[in-house]
Amino acid sequence: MAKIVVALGGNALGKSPEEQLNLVKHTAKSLIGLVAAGHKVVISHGNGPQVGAINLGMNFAAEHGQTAAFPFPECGAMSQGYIGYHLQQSLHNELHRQGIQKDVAAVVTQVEVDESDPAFDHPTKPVGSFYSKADADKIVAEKGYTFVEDAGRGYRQVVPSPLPKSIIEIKSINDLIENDNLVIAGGGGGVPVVETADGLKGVPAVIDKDRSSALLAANISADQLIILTAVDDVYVNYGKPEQQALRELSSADAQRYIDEGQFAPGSMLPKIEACLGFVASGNGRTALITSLDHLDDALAGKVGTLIKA
Ligand SMILES: Nc1ncnc2c1ncn2[C@@H]1O[C@H](COP(=O)(O)OP(=O)(O)O)[C@@H](O)[C@H]1O
Ligand SMILES: NC(=O)OP(=O)(O)O
Repeated sequence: MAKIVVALGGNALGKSPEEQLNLVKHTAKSLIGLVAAGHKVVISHGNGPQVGAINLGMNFAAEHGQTAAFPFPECGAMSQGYIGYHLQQSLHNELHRQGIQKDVAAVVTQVEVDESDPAFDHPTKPVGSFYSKADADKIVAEKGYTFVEDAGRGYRQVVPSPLPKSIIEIKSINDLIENDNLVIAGGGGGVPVVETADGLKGVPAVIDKDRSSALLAANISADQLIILTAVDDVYVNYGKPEQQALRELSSADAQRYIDEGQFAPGSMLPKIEACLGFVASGNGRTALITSLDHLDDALAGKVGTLIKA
């Protein structure tokens, strides 16, 4: 029996509630397959597209006098509730279908970051939809947001992405896991908070969920970190005719590829860095990167990139 943290990518969760629910329902089958095989599974997820959409909607309503302004950390918390709800429901239904008695709990999670993290001055985390260059330029002129090109998929708004320092609700998360619950935690990388004289306070940023998931996995002494995204494998020369899937990746080779710039910042690079941090944090720990719909094949060793120390 292994303890496994499975992180679901925000971009891999589709573009609408309907699409997301269908994708989550499908993935729930593989996740409950892991539970049925006797593994302890903890689930985390991204929120880039979702928190961007929520923020856009809330800003629009506020600009039109329909609601009060909703700050960015509150939008992050809403994204945890929205995605956590789909996961909770799909996992509950799949457990029921497979005749497994287990409760599912999604924990709204705060993650502490450093107020003086240099990331606050250099936004890098893509959120929201993908835009053409012309549309992105128009929004930049109107709103002053920062946009970047995201891994050949179009232009996206970027927000600061400070490093996660500690998970505030880690004790509750651990208690729930030890009491045999199926736990969803660290959604969207966690709502970023800083410690102030008055206690914790939310800050406008999006923590990379791969980095938070690696921290969560290390904190709960997990054996494996599985990152589910939109690609079956990690590639060298990604997107070029000569691209090649990496089926097994040592830390040394991964570092060499990082130095060559093989992994795009803001997408594949943080995943690789999070995996390297996790496999280095304890003996025998491994990480696996594959797509949301190929988890079973990846566990059978047919696809996916397995990362070892
Ligand atoms: N070397 C690479 N190998 C595979 N995918 C890559 C690589 N470099 C960049 N990517 C891109 O990274 C994406 C995964 O990152 P992202 O979309 O941010 O993930 P998430 O699913 O967590 O939201 C892939 O779908 C792909 O478009
Ligand atoms: N918070 C976060 O890392 O989200 P994505 O998985 O959507 O990038």
